[in-house]
Amino acid sequence: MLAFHSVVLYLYEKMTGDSPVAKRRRSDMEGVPLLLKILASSVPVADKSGGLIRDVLEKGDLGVVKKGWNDLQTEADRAAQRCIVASLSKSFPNVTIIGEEETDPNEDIKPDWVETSLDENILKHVSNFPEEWKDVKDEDIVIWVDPLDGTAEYTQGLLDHVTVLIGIAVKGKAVAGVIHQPYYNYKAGPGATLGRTIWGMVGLGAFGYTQKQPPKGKNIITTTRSHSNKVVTDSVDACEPTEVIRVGGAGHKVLLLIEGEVHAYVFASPGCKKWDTCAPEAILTAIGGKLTDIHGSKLQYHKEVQHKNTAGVLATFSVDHQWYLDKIPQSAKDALKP
Ligand SMILES: Nc1ncnc2c1ncn2[C@@H]1O[C@H](COP(=O)(O)O)[C@@H](O)[C@H]1OP(=O)(O)O
Ligand SMILES: [Mg+2]
Ligand SMILES: [Mg+2]
Ligand SMILES: [Mg+2]
Repeated sequence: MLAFHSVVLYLYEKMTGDSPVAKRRRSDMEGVPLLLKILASSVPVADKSGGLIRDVLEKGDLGVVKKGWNDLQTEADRAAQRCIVASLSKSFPNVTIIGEEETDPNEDIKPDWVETSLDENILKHVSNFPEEWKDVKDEDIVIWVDPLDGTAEYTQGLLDHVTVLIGIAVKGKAVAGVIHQPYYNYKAGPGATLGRTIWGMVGLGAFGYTQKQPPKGKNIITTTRSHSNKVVTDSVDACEPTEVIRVGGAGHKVLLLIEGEVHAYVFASPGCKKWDTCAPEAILTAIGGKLTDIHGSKLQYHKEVQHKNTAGVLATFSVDHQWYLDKIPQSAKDALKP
């Protein structure tokens, strides 16, 4: 009898593209703010794309394409982008989604790459959801997707530098985001459970990590390891670091900030794009940190904005952001205009 019932449900779903269960879930969703649904959807989507990134490396054929000078794309970047864009556009067809990689919008996506589930723990925040975002509409939102941040490091086996970034901007401001780290814990050896997901929203806070203050009496600065030049290093040096940590990925460097490993992330270069900074900025802002350009101006994330962060990136948490802005040399500020 149960088997017959399951077959009927299966056939119903096949014929209508829907199911009574899915319908019931959607009616339960009435009254849940759109932004919370997007966030609750982005977490399982980021987790799934992290699995695809691990699969590509395990199979060993990275399919590297050179997009430009010092700028690579792999099959993992492409697969993760397809998964994220197909999944979020299925669940939120009227929201603008801008991803780093150019993939064919008409290509067939494997059905099991389309993830439409919602994270129940995130949905619970309907009870303390910030008033400010309750009436946000499809047209107010842009989702910025970096399917694999830290591609250079991925190809070199520096796997904990890799993150998946899904940033949600509202009326041009970074408001919510997900940073998934697919190889978190990989140094624990074979059999260790890999991956973790950090998410946050301005007005709600950030979750999925342990917040720490950076050590007192030091000034540890993180910056690029694979996209450096003289302006980048001069700007780091001008901030009087006691130690410099050169690692890959904008997402990874913001994780170092929020976990108290570093005091500031200084990158006086136009290399980072909106998809690199949107999710990290939202999470950092949600806990009281700051991410600006090197002039101290806020970054913009509306859909017509130029993709490059032409005036660089400065991010801090629990230190005086202005102190670092004042230290950045005038020559760097002259070279990097908004
Ligand atoms: N010159 C550049 N060309 C292309 N991407 C860059 C450049 N500089 C930075 N990025 C992007 O910003 C991220 C942070 O920079 P870095 O790792 O050098 O600190 C990089 O991982 C890369 O993102 P992605 O790996 O997604 O292409
Ligand atoms: Mg790239
Ligand atoms: Mg990136
Ligand atoms: Mg990328």
